[in-house]
Amino acid sequence: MNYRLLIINMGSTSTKVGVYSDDTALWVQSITHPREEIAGYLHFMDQYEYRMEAILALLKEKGERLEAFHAIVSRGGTIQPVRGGTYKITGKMLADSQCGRYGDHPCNIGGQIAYDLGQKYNIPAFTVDPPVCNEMCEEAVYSGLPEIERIASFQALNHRATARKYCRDHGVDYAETHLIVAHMGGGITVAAHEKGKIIDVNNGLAGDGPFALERSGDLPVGELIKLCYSGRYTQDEMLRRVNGRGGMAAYLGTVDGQEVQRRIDSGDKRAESVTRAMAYQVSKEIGGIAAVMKGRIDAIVLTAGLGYWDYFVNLIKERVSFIAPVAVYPGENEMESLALGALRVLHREEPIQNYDEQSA
Ligand SMILES: Nc1ncnc2c1ncn2[C@@H]1O[C@H](COP(=O)(O)OP(=O)(O)O)[C@@H](O)[C@H]1O
Ligand SMILES: CCCC(=O)OP(=O)(O)O
Repeated sequence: MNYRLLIINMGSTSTKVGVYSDDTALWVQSITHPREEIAGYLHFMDQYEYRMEAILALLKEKGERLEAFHAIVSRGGTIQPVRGGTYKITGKMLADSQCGRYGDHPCNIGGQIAYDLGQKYNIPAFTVDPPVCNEMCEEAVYSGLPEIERIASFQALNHRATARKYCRDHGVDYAETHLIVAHMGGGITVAAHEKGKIIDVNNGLAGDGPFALERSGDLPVGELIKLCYSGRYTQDEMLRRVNGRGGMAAYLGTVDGQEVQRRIDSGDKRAESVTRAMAYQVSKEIGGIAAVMKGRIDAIVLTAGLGYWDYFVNLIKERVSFIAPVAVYPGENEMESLALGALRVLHREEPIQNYDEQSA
C-alpha cells in the first residue's frame, strides 16, 4: 500500500510543508514569514491561526485534499525528555509542549495543527525524534544551582539525521563514532554525539551556548538578573528577548544571513563584527564539546541553513580545524526524516512510541 503523508515543519523563520508518497517527496515548499509579520506575536502559540491559514492556503493552491492523507507528521515539540523514535501526538504531549517548562518554540504550533487536522479528518498525527532527548551524561545535567537542571532542547531530528548521513557517506558506524555536530539556523546547538548517543548539547531555547540568528545564547547572569528587575520588561518579554528577539536579530534587526552578507559586502563594519562574534562563539562551543569527548573526535559536522553561508562557515573552520576534519552538510533533511519516521511505524518496522507512558 502507498502512504500519502502531510509533513509540517515549523521553524522560527519559516513553515515548511511537504507531501510525500511513501518515501518520495511529491512537493516540499517553505513559507517564509517576514519578520514584520511575526515580530508582534509575544507568544509563539499566538501564531496558531496565522500559521494554520498559511498551511491551508498552500494545500489549496496545490490542490491537496486533507481527506487523502494517511498520516500528518510534525516536528516537535518541547516536551519531557524522551528517547528517540516516532510518537503519536497526544493531548498530554501537547499540554506539556505548551506549558513552557521544557522550552518554547514554533514547532509546538505544528504539533497542535497536526493533531487538530488529524482529529478533524480522522488521520493519525505523529512526531519523530522529539527535540528534547534524555541521553545527557550525568555531569552535563548540573547547572550550578540545584533548583535548575540542564536539559537537552535542540534540533534533535536534524542532528541525528545529519550525523547518520555523515557516517553513511564515510562508511563508518554511527554507534562507534565520535562526532561534534553543530546545527546552525534560527537557533544554534552544538552536541557531542558519542557512539550514537547525544551526551551533551547546549539548550537551543534557553539562553545557553552561542548566540544565533534570533537567540541570545549564554548571557552574563548578573547583568541578566538586573535587566529582569529593571522594570523595562515583563517576564514574557524577557523570555521572548532571549528566545526570538535576541542574537543577530537584536544586534542587526534581521535574521537573514544573506542580507547580512550583502551588508558586509557593502562595507557595513557592524554586520561584519556581529557575524565574526557569532562564529567565534560557535567555535568556542565546539572547543568545549571536544573536551566532553576527551579530544577523541572523528569529525566536526556543520549543518542547517547557515551551512550555506561560506563566509560564516570559513570563520568557524579557521578556528576549529585543528580539532578534527570539518564536514559541511548545509540545510537539513528534516522533512524526509519526518516522513521516514512515520513510514517506519506505518509499515510496522518499528513500534509507535507512547509518550503518555514514558513521561511522568
Ligand atoms: N547562502 C546563504 N548565505 C547566507 N545565509 C544563508 C544562505 N542560505 C540560507 N541562509 C540563512 O539560513 C537561515 C535559515 O536557516 P534554517 O536552518 O532554515 O533556520 P530555521 O529552520 O531555524 O528557520 C536564514 O538566515 C538564511 O538567510
Ligand atoms: C525545539 C527545536 C529546536 C530549535 O531551536 O529549532 P530551530 O533552530 O529550527 O528554530
